[in-house]
Amino acid sequence: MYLPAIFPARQSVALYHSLQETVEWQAREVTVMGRRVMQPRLVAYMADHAGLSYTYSGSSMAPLSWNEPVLKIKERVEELSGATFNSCLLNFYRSGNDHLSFHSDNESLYGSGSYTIASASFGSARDFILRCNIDHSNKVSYPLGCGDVLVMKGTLQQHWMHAVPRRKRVSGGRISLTFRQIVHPELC
Ligand SMILES: O=C(O)CCC(=O)C(=O)O
Ligand SMILES: [Fe+2]
Repeated sequence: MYLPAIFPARQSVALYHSLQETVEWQAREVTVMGRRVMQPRLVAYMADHAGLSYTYSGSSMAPLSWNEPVLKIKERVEELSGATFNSCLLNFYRSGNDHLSFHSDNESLYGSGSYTIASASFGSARDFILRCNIDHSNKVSYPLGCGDVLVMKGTLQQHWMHAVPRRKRVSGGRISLTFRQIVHPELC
């Protein structure tokens, strides 16, 4: 479910700047095919409490506590999606060169079957591509712009992957917040 311009333009620009300044962004090393490489974007992770850590690509992130702009965005995204969220992964794509490869957010800590992950985007627009697992030619692209919300529901993570590919012509930065609900904290 693609919901463009949920946050008004001026508020979205203000949110972009306040997120850029108030979030403790990290440059992280991850393991990709046995090699340690820098992730091609900055990240941060926030959650309700310290027990909800996040592990991916061979390393674990302790959660930061929620800050004001993120909480404000979370409330609006919860209202729109009808879901509640106890954690959020934040990505800062510094330019069109920063990107995110195809993956699905199907870790078992979110439950099995049906669950909701919702994102909000600020800053420069970037294409968000959904690709069907059994037919890679079946793709859907959303040009996620400043103030847009995207809600991924149901069993989408089991059947589709998503990515934010490199875009040479984009010079500005983009910040996305992906909200999730961890239902099995014992798996963290
Ligand atoms: O930046 C985006 O819109 C996507 C982020 C994402 O897929 C993730 O954090 O898992
Ligand atoms: Fe994702």
